[in-house]
Amino acid sequence: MQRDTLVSFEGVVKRFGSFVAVQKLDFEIRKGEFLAIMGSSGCGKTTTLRMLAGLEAPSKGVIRLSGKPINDLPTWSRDTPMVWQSLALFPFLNVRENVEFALKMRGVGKAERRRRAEQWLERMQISEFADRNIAQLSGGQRQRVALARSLVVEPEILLLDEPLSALDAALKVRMQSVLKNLQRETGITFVYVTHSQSEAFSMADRVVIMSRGKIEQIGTPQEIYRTPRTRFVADFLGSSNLFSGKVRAAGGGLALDTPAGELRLAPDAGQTVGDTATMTVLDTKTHLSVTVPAGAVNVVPVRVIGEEFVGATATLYLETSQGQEIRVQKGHDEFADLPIGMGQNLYAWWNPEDAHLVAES
Ligand SMILES: Nc1ncnc2c1ncn2[C@@H]1O[C@H](COP(=O)(O)OP(=O)(O)OP(=O)(O)O)[C@@H](O)[C@H]1O
Repeated sequence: MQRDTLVSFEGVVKRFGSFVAVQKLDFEIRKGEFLAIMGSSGCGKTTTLRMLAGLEAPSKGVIRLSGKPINDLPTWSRDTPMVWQSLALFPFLNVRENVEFALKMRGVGKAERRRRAEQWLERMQISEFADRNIAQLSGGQRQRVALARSLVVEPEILLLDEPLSALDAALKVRMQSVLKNLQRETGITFVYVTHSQSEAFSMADRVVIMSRGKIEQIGTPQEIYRTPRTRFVADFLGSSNLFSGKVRAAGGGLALDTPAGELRLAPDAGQTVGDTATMTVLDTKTHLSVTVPAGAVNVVPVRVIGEEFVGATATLYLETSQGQEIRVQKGHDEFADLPIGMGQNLYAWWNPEDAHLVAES
């Protein structure tokens, strides 16, 4: 266990009847970090959060909080205060009363309650709505009230389950920076469940990627984006081109024999002849040219099948002669000198050091 570990999941399994929702989770949450748990619907994110909150008991394994097992310990009898951010605000209380509510339940006196609530209303920039009913607030304002209500009790850990899913795109982006700043300023550990890559990657210090009840990868957003560890992660993020094939000897080294052609492996790839392997290269690290570039070793003939321009970024969609789709993403200007009309034949290529192998998971 690391020195700054606040929570550890050790071999945690959760079954509902014979269905295994979470298979053997082993990971740690560090004190003061913003940890996002990300994955597609049904992968076990919420179940993981609910076990941490004490709302579900693990079927196997141990969850420790500040070193102590908490498997069967309800939230209120733990030493480390933890709050589940709920968006279900009380409609019969006004904004200030909603924020004061948890303090009242904890027996905090009226004057102190008022003082602390006012502080949080101000911090979340909702003081002017203090006397309003919840029904009279916008989605973003409700979010701020929900955050103030959770944080006014000064928890050490805040658990958030898809808190932004109901907001429109622009508000989502604004709330992401509110959340990130808040977490940084307060130093409270945030555990944030989401299926959205942009939310996880823009806010979290570390991301846990789950699939079918197990962890595929844990790392900083940069680590995961640059070096997805498994085929699932690379596919899920959708920013890599993937090529699978059998390893064979070629030119004094090793190559991957893929339907798109022969691709060279780095000498330290750790593979042996006869293995099946998958190579990934980011769409931003895949280049295009009209002729085969001198000295290039990983070159795939492709045909333009589509393009997409979003802001300053252009994505070209290409197809190999076997029908495999490849994406190349660049700034607009970088495509300026290339003929990129539909059906144009080009060569996709990349530097061997920009590619790496992934596990089949
Ligand atoms: N109480 C329960 N009884 C039976 N099965 C359950 C129960 N709770 C969750 N599951 C199942 O466990 C799996 C994981 O559910 P969970 O809610 O953790 O997924 P999730 O990743 O949070 O998904 P989503 O993003 O859709 O909320 C799902 O297949 C779900 O149907």
